[in-house]
Amino acid sequence: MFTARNAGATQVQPTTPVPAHAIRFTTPVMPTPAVFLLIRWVYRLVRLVVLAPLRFPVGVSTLLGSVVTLHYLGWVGLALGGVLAVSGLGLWAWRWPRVFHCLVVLRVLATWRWVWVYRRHWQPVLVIAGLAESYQERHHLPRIRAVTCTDWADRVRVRLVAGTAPADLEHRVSELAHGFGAPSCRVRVRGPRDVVLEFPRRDLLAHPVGALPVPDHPQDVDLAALPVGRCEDGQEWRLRLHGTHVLTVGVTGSGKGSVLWSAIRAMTPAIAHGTVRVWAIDPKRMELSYGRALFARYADSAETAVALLEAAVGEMRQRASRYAGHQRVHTPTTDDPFIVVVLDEVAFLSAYHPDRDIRRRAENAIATLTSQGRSVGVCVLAALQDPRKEVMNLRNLFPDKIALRLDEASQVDMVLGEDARDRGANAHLIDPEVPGVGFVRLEGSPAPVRVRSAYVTDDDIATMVDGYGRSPSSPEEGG
Ligand SMILES: Nc1ncnc2c1ncn2[C@@H]1O[C@H](COP(=O)(O)OP(=O)(O)OP(=O)(O)O)[C@@H](O)[C@H]1O
Repeated sequence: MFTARNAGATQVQPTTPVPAHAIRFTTPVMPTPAVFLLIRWVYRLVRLVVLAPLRFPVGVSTLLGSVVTLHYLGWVGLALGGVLAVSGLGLWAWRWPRVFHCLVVLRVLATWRWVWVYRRHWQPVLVIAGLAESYQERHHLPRIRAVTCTDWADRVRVRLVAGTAPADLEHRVSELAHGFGAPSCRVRVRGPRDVVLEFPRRDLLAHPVGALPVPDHPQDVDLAALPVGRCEDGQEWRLRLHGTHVLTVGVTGSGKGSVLWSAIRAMTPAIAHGTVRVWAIDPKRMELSYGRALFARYADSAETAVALLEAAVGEMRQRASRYAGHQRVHTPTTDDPFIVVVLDEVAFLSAYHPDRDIRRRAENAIATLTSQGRSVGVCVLAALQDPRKEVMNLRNLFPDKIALRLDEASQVDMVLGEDARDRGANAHLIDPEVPGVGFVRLEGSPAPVRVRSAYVTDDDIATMVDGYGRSPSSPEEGG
């Protein structure tokens, strides 16, 4: 025993505690016979060949056509065919550019992006992002079903691993966006285990959007869908005012004024016609005073602002008692116009004003208007810098909210609702160089959408006042 080479190496003191091990069962690892691997490869090859004409009809028919031409007409015939095909495509692109763009350019781009970006990086990005699921010592990844391209984004349709949820992807949108070199990523759910990841290729909101055209006639003003800017996909951003209340939140310089002015601009013919009346409250005396002639009422001090709000409550109550039992929906007319109370920096009245009585009266009036004004044609369109509860405890009375650039990540969910940040609404990361950019939830979609409000300049406001404002001699309502 003492002559053994490793004597003592395994000696254990009798008093050393022996660690308790639970019995662990592991799946035995057995090498797969080569014949099975071969059968699998052959099966994959056959499947690729059989499905290729369905998956890549254009590519396969071009290849077949080239082979047949080469066989019967030789190299000269093939070159001639190539020249003819390219000329045909050129003619198509010149004559019908939009159709060519959709049917050829975007499809070729989608194939390229599928192979070069998503297929190539799919596994490493998803594994590192923590989206690979392990089961019986094997990795399972969501599978790419298709890649399509629009003018501004790639859409990757994905089949989820059974037992996972779209929320797993929603919590990793940052990792996915950086992983695939996109500025952002959004998750849209199509059905069970069927989701689409949207990766913008370029930012359509990088440049300011000029003031949008004023509608020609009052009848063209759709109070349920006022054009106020552009969405990230290039579509018009339309804002509902009739039947709701809207709160725009953003730090100073984030562009709240452009949201207010774009909404007012979209209503100007109806304002001139008298079917819409704007009652403006402008504590800073800088934002709205320039367009004063467009407003039926205007207030710029705390006392007059509270009086204006209480007058709106009075009008609302009077309408409610007139409508009771006769009418359930408000239709704007010159006798019963749609009243929009535009309230810049609402916290000035509800939180910052030193007079407690003013704060209490303002809060009561705003709460009454936002909770009861909807159905009688009174809307509050307010702007706010700080969404925290201690500053604005009425924010939940506004059904529609717009989050422009915010100070802190936690404020995103305060404004847009609980899961907004997880769904990619990174309002706290908006570049200060792009004022007017923000996130909204559009009707019918839980996913927040990135938007940019149109920028209404002082000259635009002056033109609106000249064309649609009250003449200087006509007094303000109640003034
Ligand atoms: N939609 C927009 N597009 C481009 N530039 C904009 C837009 N909105 C605002 N700006 C620019 O940003 C500046 C600040 O905008 P604005 O005064 O509307 O911000 P705000 O959020 O109302 O700030 P504050 O709370 O201090 O009044 C404007 O002077 C203008 O130059």
